Amino acid sequence: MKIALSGYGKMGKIIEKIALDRKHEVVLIIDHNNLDDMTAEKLKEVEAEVVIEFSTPHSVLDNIQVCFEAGVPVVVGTTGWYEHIDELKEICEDTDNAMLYASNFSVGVNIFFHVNKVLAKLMNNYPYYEVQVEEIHHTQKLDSPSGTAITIAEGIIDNLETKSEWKNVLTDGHDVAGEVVKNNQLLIESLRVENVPGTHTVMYDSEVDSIEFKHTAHNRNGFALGAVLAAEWLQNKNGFYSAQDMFRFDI
Ligand SMILES: NC(=O)C1=CN([C@@H]2O[C@H](COP(=O)(O)OP(=O)(O)OC[C@H]3O[C@@H](n4cnc5c(N)ncnc54)[C@H](OP(=O)(O)O)[C@@H]3O)[C@@H](O)[C@H]2O)C=CC1
Ligand SMILES: O=C(O)C1=N[C@H](C(=O)O)C[C@H](O)C1
Repeated sequence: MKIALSGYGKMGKIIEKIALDRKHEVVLIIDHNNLDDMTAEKLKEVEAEVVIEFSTPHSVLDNIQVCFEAGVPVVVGTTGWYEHIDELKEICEDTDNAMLYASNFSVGVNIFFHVNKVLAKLMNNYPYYEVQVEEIHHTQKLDSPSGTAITIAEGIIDNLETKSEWKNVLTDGHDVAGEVVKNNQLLIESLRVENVPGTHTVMYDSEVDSIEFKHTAHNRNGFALGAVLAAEWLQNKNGFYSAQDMFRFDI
């Protein structure tokens, strides 16, 4: 496939390598040097068949609009924009475009998302456990909580009767005990630590014990491979998709 990369930072560079290894062609790379090239005309000129978008929360919406204008399918890994999902879905479907987004493209995290929902449902029988989510990322991360933590929290809220919304606290490791978290709120604690690619933990705590369910990314290769697989999966499709449409777990 002819792939255009929107964003050429930590993720964009690994995606390029994996795309080339999988015999794709990278026909356009957008970074701070050539932001003016992110236009429908340019995407058509280079005959891009898909755009893989890993940029910033501030630029992602405009970049998706450019892809829609050009009629080029877009795979979105950028996080920090999810309050606009409904409007983007509507535009995508109304204009017969194709988009797939994921807060996390790694297979391991998508397995984690699935088991997290099952666990939350099970915990309805044990209301004396209090649940909390923790995410740890590198210090350059622009958004908090992480997109992955939001997906985890939504999986819990949809399945655990005691929680109906999440509340984020960005800490430098200080005790969050002083934070006002209502009973119906699921606490997401965000920590920023040098060089951490992404660690997510769901903790159920009672007076007598704790259950911890944890995913640790050792590097960014799993995210990048998942994004390239998503670009391949999206070929010849129209519509608005999430990673759940690609990773199907039947049990
Ligand atoms: N879904 C998933 O599996 C994953 C998602 N992510 C998400 O992907 C995003 C990118 O992560 P990461 O690569 O680590 O971030 P980086 O900061 O390393 O890279 C972002 C890149 O986007 C470029 N950029 C800035 N403005 C624009 C613009 N208007 N259009 C296109 N590109 C632009 C930046 O250029 P410059 O540096 O010059 O400003 C930089 O090259 C984040 O939102 C992150 O949360 C990350 C990992 C996995
Ligand atoms: O910014 C990152 O690095 C990551 N962002 C994604 C997120 O916000 O969940 C995915 C992964 O955790 C790494």
